[in-house]
Amino acid sequence: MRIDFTKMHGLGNDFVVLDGRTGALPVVDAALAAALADRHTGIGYDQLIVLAPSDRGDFRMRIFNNDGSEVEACGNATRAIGLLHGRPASIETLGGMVATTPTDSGISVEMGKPRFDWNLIPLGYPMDTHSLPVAWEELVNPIAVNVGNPHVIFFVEDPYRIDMARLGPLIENDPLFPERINVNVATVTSRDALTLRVWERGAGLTRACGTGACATAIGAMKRGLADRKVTVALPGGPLTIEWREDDEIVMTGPATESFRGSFDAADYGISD
Ligand SMILES: N[C@@H](CCC[C@H](N)C(=O)O)C(=O)O
Repeated sequence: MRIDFTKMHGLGNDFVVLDGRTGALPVVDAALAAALADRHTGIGYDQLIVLAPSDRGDFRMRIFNNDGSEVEACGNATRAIGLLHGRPASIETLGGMVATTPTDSGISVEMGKPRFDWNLIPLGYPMDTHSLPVAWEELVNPIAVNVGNPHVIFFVEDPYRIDMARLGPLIENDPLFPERINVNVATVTSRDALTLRVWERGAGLTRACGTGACATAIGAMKRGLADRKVTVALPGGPLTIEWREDDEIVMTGPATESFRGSFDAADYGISD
């Protein structure tokens, strides 16, 4: 059996999409997600996206990191799926309902509302999430927010001077974060512009992280450092993030289809 896929990316954060909205797909589990993710022996991606029918929205989107873990949200992939769908869509995810709309400036996504309670991030124990009393070397007093998935944000002088390859995994796997965490380091360059690098939970350093951009923008706004609409510059390019008065986070930016292909299910241990 051959399985069709679409390779896509949002600002260089890349995905393979398996579209089960109308036809049946094989069971996708952590082992298959990790095997397909291998850039040498599989297809390669930061995240695997599996689309399925939904009772609550137009369809359901499952998200797997390249280490095989299934997670709640992915901003860049949501824009990519918005592009694939070609018209407005309401999408069920583990992190809640999200809504995509094609616009002149890219795909716009209503990502949901931010959560700041320590148990909703989640943290391992009660703590002030506005300024966690913790430090990993020069990374100190982060703000934590859940935007469908968990993020911790450090405001620093220059994100490009932080050794993310070393500090990222230390923080991601710290026992303070029972479900691990996405690690953001950012600079506020003006009230409407931020610079950001992200060590993603389960995927490592990526060129862009949409939920990271949302979480960091919200963190800067919550601390009074930024206005309610900002541009977030990631290594792969910029995203626009707005925190509307009704508490909804709206992310707008590009998405691209790279190519389509298929793989032989038997090569990954899937029998007909
Ligand atoms: N690349 C994504 C986030 C993907 C999930 C994340 N690594 C997690 O484990 O929560 C984005 O664009 O938001």
